[in-house]
Amino acid sequence: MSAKVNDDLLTERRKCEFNVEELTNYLDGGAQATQNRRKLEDKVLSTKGLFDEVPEEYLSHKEKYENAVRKAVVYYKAMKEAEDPNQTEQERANATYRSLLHAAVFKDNSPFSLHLAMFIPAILGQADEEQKKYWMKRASKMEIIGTYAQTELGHGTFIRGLETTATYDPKTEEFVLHSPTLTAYKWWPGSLAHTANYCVVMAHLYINGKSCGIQPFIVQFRDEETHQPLPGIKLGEIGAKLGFNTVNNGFLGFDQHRIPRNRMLMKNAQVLKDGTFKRSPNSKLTYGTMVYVRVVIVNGMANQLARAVTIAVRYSAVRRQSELKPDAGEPQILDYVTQQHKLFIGIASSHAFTLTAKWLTRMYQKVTADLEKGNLDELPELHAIACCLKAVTTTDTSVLVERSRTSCGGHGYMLSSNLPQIYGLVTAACTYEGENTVLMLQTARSLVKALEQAQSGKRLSPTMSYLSEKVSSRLKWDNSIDGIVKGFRRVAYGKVESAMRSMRKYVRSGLGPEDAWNMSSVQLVAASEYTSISEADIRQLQDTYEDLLGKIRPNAVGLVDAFDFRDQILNSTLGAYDGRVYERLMEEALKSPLNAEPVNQSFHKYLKPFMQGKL
Ligand SMILES: CC(C)(COP(=O)(O)OP(=O)(O)OC[C@H]1O[C@@H](n2cnc3c(N)ncnc32)[C@H](O)[C@@H]1OP(=O)(O)O)[C@@H](O)C(=O)NCCC(=O)NCCSC(=O)CCCC(=O)O
Ligand SMILES: Cc1cc2nc3c(=O)[nH]c(=O)nc-3n(C[C@H](O)[C@H](O)[C@H](O)COP(=O)(O)OP(=O)(O)OC[C@H]3O[C@@H](n4cnc5c(N)ncnc54)[C@H](O)[C@@H]3O)c2cc1C
Repeated sequence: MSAKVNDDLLTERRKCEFNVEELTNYLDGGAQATQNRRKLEDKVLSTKGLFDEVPEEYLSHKEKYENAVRKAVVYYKAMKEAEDPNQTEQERANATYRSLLHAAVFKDNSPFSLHLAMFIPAILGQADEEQKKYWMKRASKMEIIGTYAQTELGHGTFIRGLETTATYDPKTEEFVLHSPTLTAYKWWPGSLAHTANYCVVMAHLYINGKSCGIQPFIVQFRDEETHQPLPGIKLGEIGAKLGFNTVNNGFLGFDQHRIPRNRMLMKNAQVLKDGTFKRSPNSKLTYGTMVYVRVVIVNGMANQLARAVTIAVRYSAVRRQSELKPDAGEPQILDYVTQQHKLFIGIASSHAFTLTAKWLTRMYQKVTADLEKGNLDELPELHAIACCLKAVTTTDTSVLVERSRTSCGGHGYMLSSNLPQIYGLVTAACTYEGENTVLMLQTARSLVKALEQAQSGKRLSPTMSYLSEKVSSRLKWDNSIDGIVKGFRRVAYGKVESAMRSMRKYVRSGLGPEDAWNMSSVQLVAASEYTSISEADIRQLQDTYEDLLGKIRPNAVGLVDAFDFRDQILNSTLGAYDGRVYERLMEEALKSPLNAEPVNQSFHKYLKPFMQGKL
């Protein structure tokens, strides 16, 4: 087949009104950063053994895992070898995050992902200096592979309800880890089943029969040579899922499993040899790993959304269907304004999430630097904002990725389009690292508090200050950016105030504050989203919106080209740069194992006797 680029895509690229490379540079953080990223991609993607012979989707559950481990090892080594010693760690991390290189290797996700995403951050955030030195030396070289084991069969959201116990035995200076019930089994941690040999376990600490809260412990659960589970350890894999099937999520139970005292991560709280417990300056510091991951997720969503809209926009420029005007031929489906409406929001949201992620990362860095100096003042605000942005970006990304998928019609349903797998990845993020409704209610809790403070005349932090602005109830709509922001503030204020009024009404009618909170929680969740404005205002905005869609239309392909994803990273029959959609669909269809023989054995075994009445 010829490598010619599809004519419609060529025309689109000619029509583009802006410099695509400039936007790419902007997204990377400068022209040099773009070069660094491309150099990294060239090196890594030319590694032998990194890709599948048979498309992943045709493998069995077990083969998928084994193949993913094989690739994870090759990929890890390739990334190490591609490291440029002249670059800072931050520059390297930027190039890796932006390129989504791992997506070229795993259509699903890596069985090592939890080691990098949570095990190492948990050590960095929860270990004291001595522990950090010891464990990071081993973990950073992957001499040991770890995961983060918090969720249990019975409890994910309610961390204080975790049942795994760690009981200190001062005689032997050991903790005894135990799962007293079936529901106490750790359930979900990625890499846990057959990949990792260590994990950070969140367990309920008891000293002399007294509860000392949930604490982190580093636990070896497999032998380093034989990989056999250690005595007192019961573990396995939790089974097939909507996505994440190569992540190796597992279960883990303890039967009076003993670990030395220095295996409790003691940056915040400490247990001394004689069993003296030294409290953390703030019990929520134990939840720090989750705050970090929530911050990271926002950027991850921006990238996955960019990937999905790149596929859908390129496909929509190539695909022609129906008629707009009689006898004018079939238009590109991208010419339908409804299609533009489905997809351009995805492009815009990806940019918005990228900028938001940068802002949130800066806030995270500032607050963690303050924490190191013992200043905890801004921790509650960071928590509230990270919860809100994790929840909003994952919810929106799931909706917009699914919309990108359905906007490709039947072909979007094919696994070879990669859109179903991207959806599987992003919808998981609505649940992991804090279920979204629960996280929004955390934000709502701090909004309600802030409004109460505003109403009693206290000054609020800049992110909440709109709650103390004097706003007239009839806002005159104004379509400027400033006007739109004011409009959102007005609506957000109105929602928080109305949710609070409703809570007060329930309290006056005799409900306790917790029940009043529960009764008002639908409104409270809405208050934490900031998402909608009134119907009348929307009507005023509609004209401007349709006008903007028309302005974006000639630049749509340029805008997604600027994300600069290689074909291997898109991993899709519908999204490749050259737009050879139909050729690729056929090439991939022919890889189906069912096409290896003209007649399948089931014909002779079942169909023929059935059709001939002999079965
Ligand atoms: C829902 C909450 C936040 C509730 O916690 P709680 O102890 O019941 O607290 P509460 O009584 O509601 O509130 C007490 C107070 O603590 C605050 N707080 C709660 N969390 C934090 C924090 N991280 N930083 C700073 N402050 C925090 C709350 O806002 C409350 O503050 P307030 O009393 O209002 O001043 C918490 O339990 C939680 O975070 N649950 C979600 C569980 C979760 O995220 N699990 C993640 C498991 S790992 C994973 O999923 C990895 C996947 C990765 C992958 O596969 O890639
Ligand atoms: C793909 C994937 C990977 C994961 N990886 C890991 C991992 O590596 N390590 C790990 O420890 N865990 C992991 N998890 C577990 C994950 O963190 C939990 O599933 C998550 O925190 C949600 O908890 P839950 O499953 O108990 O849901 P539940 O809390 O039982 O939620 C069920 C419903 O109850 C509602 N609900 C619960 N509490 C409240 C409340 N207070 N107010 C209002 N509504 C409420 C929720 O909104 C939801 O609708 C993973 C999960 C997934 C899906």
